[in-house]
This record gives sequence, structure tokens and C-alpha cells, in this order.
Amino acid sequence: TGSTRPERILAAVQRKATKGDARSVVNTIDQYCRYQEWAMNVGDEKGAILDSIVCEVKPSVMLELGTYCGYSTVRIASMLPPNARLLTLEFNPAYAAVARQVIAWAGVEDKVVLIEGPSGDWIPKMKEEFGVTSFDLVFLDHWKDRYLPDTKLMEECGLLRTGSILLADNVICPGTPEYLEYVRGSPRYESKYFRSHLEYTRVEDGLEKSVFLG
Ligand SMILES: O=C(NCCCOCn1ccc2cnccc21)c1cc(-c2ccc(F)cc2)cc(O)c1O
Ligand SMILES: [Mg+2]
Repeated sequence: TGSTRPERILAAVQRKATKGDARSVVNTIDQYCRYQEWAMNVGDEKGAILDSIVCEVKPSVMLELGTYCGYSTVRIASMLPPNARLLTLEFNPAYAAVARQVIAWAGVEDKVVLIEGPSGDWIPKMKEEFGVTSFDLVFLDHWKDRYLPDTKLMEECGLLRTGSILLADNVICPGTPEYLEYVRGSPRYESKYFRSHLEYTRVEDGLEKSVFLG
């Protein structure tokens, strides 16, 4: 049996990136996915927008839905202060296994809690299992048809406070129409679209930043 794409990305990181250097890991994955084989990382262009929002919000407790190989996990964690925590949720055990190794190679494992399983099961357990009061920032990058139900679930579970920020990837491609309609139409959110491109391509995509107003 041959290797999987995530395993080949990990091999590139372990071969080319400097151990303990998060930026080197990020750059290695971008290089590999732009010139060797495409993969669904948020990528360098949308990643720069993600960076600016993480820097602006300076979250103490952050949630990422959709770890994949850990590219955005490493990108975010490298910008967090030592006492901040990034909880990242991955459904696919094979992806999670690769992500753990990418996160370790980057040297950011102390700021990251990687959880395996479906968002619908884990979101209601965040408070009791991880002592979360509320999330300062949530990066949505998992199944596109789960963005809306999981946002409603976070509201219902009291995981969003006035000022909590949702940042959603892929609102144009593959697209999250129901989610966009909800956050743009709801008086409980102040939404803004950051136009960009699908990772490593010229196809339009973007990030939607939505502030929860309580
Ligand atoms: O599908 C994508 N991401 C999601 C992965 C599974 O996530 C599953 N998953 C991860 C936690 C988690 C928790 N609960 C349930 C499911 C959960 C995704 C897809 C594309 C894309 C764009 C154009 C194409 F032609 C093909 C693909 C781009 C992206 O940037 C993406 O993020
Ligand atoms: Mg994405």
C-alpha cells in the first residue's frame, strides 16, 4: 500500500523543515502543496489574513474545527503567547496522527490540544472536558455543511460570549451558503468578508469574520 497525501506532506516536513521552527514547517508545507501536490491547507494567502486576525484578537482560548495536517494549527499556535491554548478538532484519525507529528516537529505542542472525533459530539463537552468558559476565536475549516449547525450548537452551549469571533474558511469555494446567510442576516453577528483565493490556486475564495454580539 502506498503512502497517503498527508503522510507525504509529513515526510516533506521531516525532511526539509527545521525542527522547532514553526515558520519553516509552514513554508515547507506551502512549497510542497504549491509545487508538488495540492492539499486543502488554508494556505499562504488566506493564512496571512488568518495571521492578522489572530494577532488582532490575541485569543487566550481558541478553537479550530478541522486540523487536517496541522498546517493552520502550527500557523496559529506560533502566534499565541505561551499561556494561550488552541483546541483543535479532527474527525479523521489518520489526519490526526499526521497532525500530531507536524505539530511536534514545529515545537508548538505545548499550546495545542488535539481532540479526535465529530464536532457534534465534542462541542457540548468542551466545558466539562477542557474547562472552557467561552472561545475568544473559532476557526471553522471542517465539513462545510457543519459550519451552521455547529455555530448554533456553540451558541446553545454558551461557548460564545459578546465579542467572540468566528473566522470561516472556504465560504466561496467549496462554499458555505447557509452559514453565510445566517451570520450575514442575523442581528446577533457583525460579519465581514475577506476576499482571497482557494489555497495555491487562482480560484476565488475567502474568509468570513463574524463577531458575536451576544
Ligand atoms: O473539505 C474541506 N475541509 C474539511 C475536511 C474534512 O473535515 C472533516 N472534519 C474535520 C473536523 C471535523 C469535526 N467534526 C466533523 C467533521 C470534521 C476543504 C475542501 C477544500 C476543497 C476546495 C476545492 C476542491 F476542489 C476540493 C476541496 C478546500 C478547503 O480549504 C477545505 O477546508
Ligand atoms: Mg479550508
